[in-house]
Amino acid sequence: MWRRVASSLSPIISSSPSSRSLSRNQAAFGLIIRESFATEISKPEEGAKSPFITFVLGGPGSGKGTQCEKIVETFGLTHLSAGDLLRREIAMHTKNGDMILNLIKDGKIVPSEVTVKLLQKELESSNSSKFLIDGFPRTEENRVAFERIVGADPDVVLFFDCPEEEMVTRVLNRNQGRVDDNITTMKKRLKIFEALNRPVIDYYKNKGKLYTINAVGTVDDIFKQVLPIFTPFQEVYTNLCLHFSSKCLSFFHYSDIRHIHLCLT
Ligand SMILES: Nc1ncnc2c1ncn2[C@@H]1O[C@H](COP(=O)(O)OP(=O)(O)O)[C@@H](O)[C@H]1O
Ligand SMILES: Nc1ccn([C@H]2C[C@H](O)[C@@H](COP(=O)(O)OP(=O)(O)O)O2)c(=O)n1
Repeated sequence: MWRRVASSLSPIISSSPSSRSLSRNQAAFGLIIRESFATEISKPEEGAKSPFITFVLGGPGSGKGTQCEKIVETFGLTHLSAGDLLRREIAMHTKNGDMILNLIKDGKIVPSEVTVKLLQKELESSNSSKFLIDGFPRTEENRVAFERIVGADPDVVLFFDCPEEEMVTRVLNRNQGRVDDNITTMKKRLKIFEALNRPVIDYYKNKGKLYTINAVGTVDDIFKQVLPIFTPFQEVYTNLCLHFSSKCLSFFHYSDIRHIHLCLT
């Protein structure tokens, strides 16, 4: 099971020659490192880190995929779209392909076991440690199955809140040849979304993990609301760089521990 544990970079700091005579700034640097990594996620049984997970919720056409692209560009998270994984099963004619196609055509939700296993495979085969899981969980059943099978909780849950009229307009103009982008299926999808996704939204709201974004406006305006949600996860590293600006040759990337080590020595 994945679970959060406290961890720190103290072994790196103490093995560094310069750490024996820590200046004030360096001491502060150490503190920041410890604070930032106190919430680092790891898989204690194997000593490996467990991932930083963001779930992306919102009705069909609310702009989830569009905003995910921008989040990936800016923050380097790995994008996993539940819908894309299901469509890939259809395209590859796997044993579940036909069943998935029929459910999607009818605006229905694919059994959680199927979707979660696809996500699990991607999570486990990826080298990344930070994921953006788009279009999931769509139901309480999805959510519970993910917890049971993958054994992880999201760190952040984004909800793109969009009026139905706007979602219909966008989906009918999406023009990607999808079997579910037609008015008949769209009406069914909206009903299912309202009935089954709302409890998921409420669940994460009560857990204090939900970030509701007004999904009406230009793509850039909407991204302006998304940006500050992820920035704190990077800020720690910006602080590190400020403290060590004279020693850092370049700006290091979020979670690049090796680079931090280089800066220290
Ligand atoms: N802010 C926006 N305003 C207008 N159209 C948008 C906006 N964001 C996305 N779109 C368009 O709406 C359609 C649905 O967006 P998409 O990102 O695919 O939504 P979702 O992944 O939630 O179904 C796409 O054609 C996309 O280009
Ligand atoms: N968690 C999920 C995600 C998608 N599906 C199915 C049912 C959805 O209507 C389709 C398409 O999902 P997708 O997220 O690509 O759709 P939108 O981007 O919201 O328009 O896939 C599912 O059954 N379970």
